[in-house]
Amino acid sequence: MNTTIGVRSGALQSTALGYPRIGSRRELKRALESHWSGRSDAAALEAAAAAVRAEMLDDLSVLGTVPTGVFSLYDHVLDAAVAVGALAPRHRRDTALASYFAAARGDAEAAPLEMTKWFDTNYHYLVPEIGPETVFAADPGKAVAEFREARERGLDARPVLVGPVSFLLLAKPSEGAPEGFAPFDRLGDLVEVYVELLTALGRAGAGLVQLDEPALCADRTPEELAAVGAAYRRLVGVAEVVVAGGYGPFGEALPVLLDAGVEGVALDLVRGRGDLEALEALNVSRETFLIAGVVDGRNIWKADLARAAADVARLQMLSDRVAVASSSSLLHVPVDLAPELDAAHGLPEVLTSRLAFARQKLAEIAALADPQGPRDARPATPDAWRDAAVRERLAALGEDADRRAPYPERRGAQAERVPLPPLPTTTIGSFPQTAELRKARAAHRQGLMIDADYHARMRAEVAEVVAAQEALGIDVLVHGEPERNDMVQYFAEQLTGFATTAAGWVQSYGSRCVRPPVLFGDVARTAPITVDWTSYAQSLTDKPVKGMLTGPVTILAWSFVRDDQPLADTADQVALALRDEVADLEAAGTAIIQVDEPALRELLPVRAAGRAAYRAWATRSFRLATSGARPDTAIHTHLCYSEFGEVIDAIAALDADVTSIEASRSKMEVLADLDRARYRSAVGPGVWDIHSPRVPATDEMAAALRLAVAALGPDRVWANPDCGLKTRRYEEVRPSLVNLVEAARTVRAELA
Ligand code: MET
Ligand SMILES: [Zn+2]
Repeated sequence: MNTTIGVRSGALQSTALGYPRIGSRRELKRALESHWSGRSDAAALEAAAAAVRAEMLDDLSVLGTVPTGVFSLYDHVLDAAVAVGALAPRHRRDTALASYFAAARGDAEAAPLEMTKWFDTNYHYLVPEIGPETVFAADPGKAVAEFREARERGLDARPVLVGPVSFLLLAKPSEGAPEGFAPFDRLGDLVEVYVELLTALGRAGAGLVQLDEPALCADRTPEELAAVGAAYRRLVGVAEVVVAGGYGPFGEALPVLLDAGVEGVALDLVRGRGDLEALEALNVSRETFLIAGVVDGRNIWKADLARAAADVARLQMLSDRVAVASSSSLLHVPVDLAPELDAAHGLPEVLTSRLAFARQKLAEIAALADPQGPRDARPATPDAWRDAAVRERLAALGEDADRRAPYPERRGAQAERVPLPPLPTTTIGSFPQTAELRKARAAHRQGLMIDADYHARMRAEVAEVVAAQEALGIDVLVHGEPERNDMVQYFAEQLTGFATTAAGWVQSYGSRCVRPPVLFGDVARTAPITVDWTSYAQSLTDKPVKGMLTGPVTILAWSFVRDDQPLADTADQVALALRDEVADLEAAGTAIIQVDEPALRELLPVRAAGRAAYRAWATRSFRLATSGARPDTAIHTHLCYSEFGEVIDAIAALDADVTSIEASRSKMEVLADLDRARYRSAVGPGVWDIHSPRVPATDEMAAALRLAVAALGPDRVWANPDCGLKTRRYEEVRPSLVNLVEAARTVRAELA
């Protein structure tokens, strides 16, 4: 039984692993936010969701087989938790919908599930909580209903579920779970629930079912792989299962899956091309269903159809059942390029002619599956996008261009230039972005406010923020970043080689979407970017004002980056632009410059094999950006979003003078880790969790500072929040900063 409905054996098939689900005009975002604010009921939300699903199916219908179940009201991992009945008891409410949103967003009674980054992407998923006591129960409702929606339109449909292995590996132990318990221990139980889910889908008429196992694109232990084999041997007895990875090669998991007897595998042939050779070396049956992920689901460049077709042909040498597809779900790219083509506001044709968003990628897949379809190789990068000066400058840099004077020397010089008390207080950069500020920025963007008025408005804001910090008694001030819409986009708008889209929205989590800039060519700075703002703030106070830049790794992580050269080369170009900005800030008298790298962890390769190379280029680019600074200029950096374990060495290698880092949730444990990584400079452990509206008490922050002093000694600790304040309101920020300054003074007094 190896043929699916409507598919001739041997003919090339076409499909995608998943699709954007927020709506081409972010309709779902609006519907969700209106529902959450109580302006619309559940029926209105469901109607909007149905319209988004209909649009998804319209788009997907150009494919031979459409994936179903890939819509989500908030997050696909939460959907999987619902499908296996694993909602935490604290999130159970009167209706399924209320329970779902309680888990996603929290409410008066319960905190939401934790949210964390999905592999090496900027998508955030909700972390299921699984304990020995969790009772699993199959709830195939959503999967079956969405499958039926597609079938009712006469489409060949393949239901998609997060697979049991990844579900458990992405989960964390529930609150009361005993020491040593891992959610993965429950695989045997969970597989029985998947048997029920697959059975229900089979009864509804499903043939092939896609189980997403992205966790198999990460390194797995032999024990884990043995458990994977056992789980899949059980599942293939109930349904035709095709396992999808999507985030790199399956590697050693590939033979395990095939030996277990899965019907097929979906290979990421963009980031995981190694699987192609691996497969050729294995003796696969010609009946094995091979999904060739040759169209990049993670980036927005047009596919090289010649190269993609060649890879597909290699798979056709191995099997009679091959489908052309995206390398991962298309969730990570915007829906449609059309809004960018508008001549008045859009991107230049030379750029758009090289881009493909989700809809355009579906057309590429369909074209590749058509034997008569186009097979164009990708055109070379236009010469106009190359900047000879930047390339020459980089080529001329010596091996030690990224070195500064030794830290002890810098430390002395900096203390002399800017004397500070022990436990100096500071903030991370942004101050609250009030409604008036946003309005002014929007009016300016739309041409309704002239430059001069806009600048005056922003300067007034800077003056207020400086005055507020002086009144609070903060030691190192910031200008507050009122002029920045977003910490990456702001720089992208002023550097060559970048373009910003009109409507290239991508879901980051739930209803939140981001619009990543496009880094298409060589990067250079044409004029100072931040100097005027920082200098103006400094002119208003005798206290030192920190300059505020976004680092090269973060700029890359939150953009769509050219894929015609290694990321390392692109990072170095961004670094040089920042290096010039550092020099100009310094020339204008700035003594402290912060270069934020909150995304340092995010780009870390999923598999250990690629990590050393990543750490090397990531830290080199940061150091290139900062090493031009004089020894008496203090370079600060800032990291947030926890889980620094894997990048602790890289943090030390940044060689910053001060690192502010999220630490409150990990109870300051990160400080001991830093010490072990031989980090010797100063740390500003975030003592106020700004992701919560709670005002932290003085005592609580003082206790955190005492822990930090105990771990690092009194001379190496700064007092600061754990991130920027732009999402908070002044009502919370003022009292919290009062307490922060008070906490620092209290602990300072104890040191004397
Ligand atoms: C996500 S990190 C944010 C750092 C930035 N300087 C800010 O305060 O907003
Ligand atoms: Zn931050």
